Amino acid sequence: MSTTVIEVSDVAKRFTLRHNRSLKELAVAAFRGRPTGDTFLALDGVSFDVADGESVALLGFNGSGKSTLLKLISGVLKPDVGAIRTRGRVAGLIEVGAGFHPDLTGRENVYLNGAILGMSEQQIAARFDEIVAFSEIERFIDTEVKFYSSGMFLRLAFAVAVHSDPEVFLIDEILAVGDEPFQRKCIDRIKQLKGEGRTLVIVSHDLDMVARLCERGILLEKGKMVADGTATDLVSRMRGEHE
Ligand SMILES: Nc1ncnc2c1ncn2[C@@H]1O[C@H](COP(=O)(O)OP(=O)(O)OP(=O)(O)O)[C@@H](O)[C@H]1O
Repeated sequence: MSTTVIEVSDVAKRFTLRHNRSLKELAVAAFRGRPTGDTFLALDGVSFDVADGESVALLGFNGSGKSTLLKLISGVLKPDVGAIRTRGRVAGLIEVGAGFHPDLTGRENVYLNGAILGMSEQQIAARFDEIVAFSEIERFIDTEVKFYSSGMFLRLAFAVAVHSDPEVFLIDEILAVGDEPFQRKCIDRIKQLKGEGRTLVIVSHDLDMVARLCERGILLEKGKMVADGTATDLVSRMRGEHE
């Protein structure tokens, strides 16, 4: 029997779009009884379960709500309506540099980020050399990360995340900033995690890549879930709609 590791129940997320930039403009708008901003429903009534060991692609065109959904699953954002439950250690690679402190060195950030991902200091120390070797940024490990390029950030963030032994691995678009050899290395590592039975949730516009990596797809359209099926079927459907 499979265990549910992610449970998304009737989730909605609303954002406020502000049109008035300054405090003075906001005060004037409020005084005149004009709206200070309108709200926008980025996700609406989304429900699905993910079982242990499944690999799921969140699919949809720009602005359909994929990244918002991934952030809700990771716990970075909270839903306005509904609930999200996860089981086991969740490691997310959601925004390049998130969870990194700019004034700390790469080395210090490995410890900081590892702790955020739930590793003990001893576990991080034991895996430190492996993490740095995977990132291939040995020379810069004692440089403050504010001097890192976005690719270097990604390398270190991915290396820490995969070495944190996650049960659930969330990956957003960001692989795109890595160069091709590193992307290939990350994809091999993701396949290895999948082979070990870890649960994956991936957002990417590289449809061929996600169709290869994921068995299941969830298709979002303007914040609503419109299909739940095999990733290959949903990718064909998306391509069909835009031919
Ligand atoms: N913090 C925020 N404040 C206001 N609006 C937001 C915020 N985050 C996301 N949105 C809006 O929510 C909608 C969904 O965004 P989201 O990033 O989840 O889409 P996406 O499917 O990942 O898009 P893309 O393919 O372009 O990355 C967009 O219209 C976006 O402008």
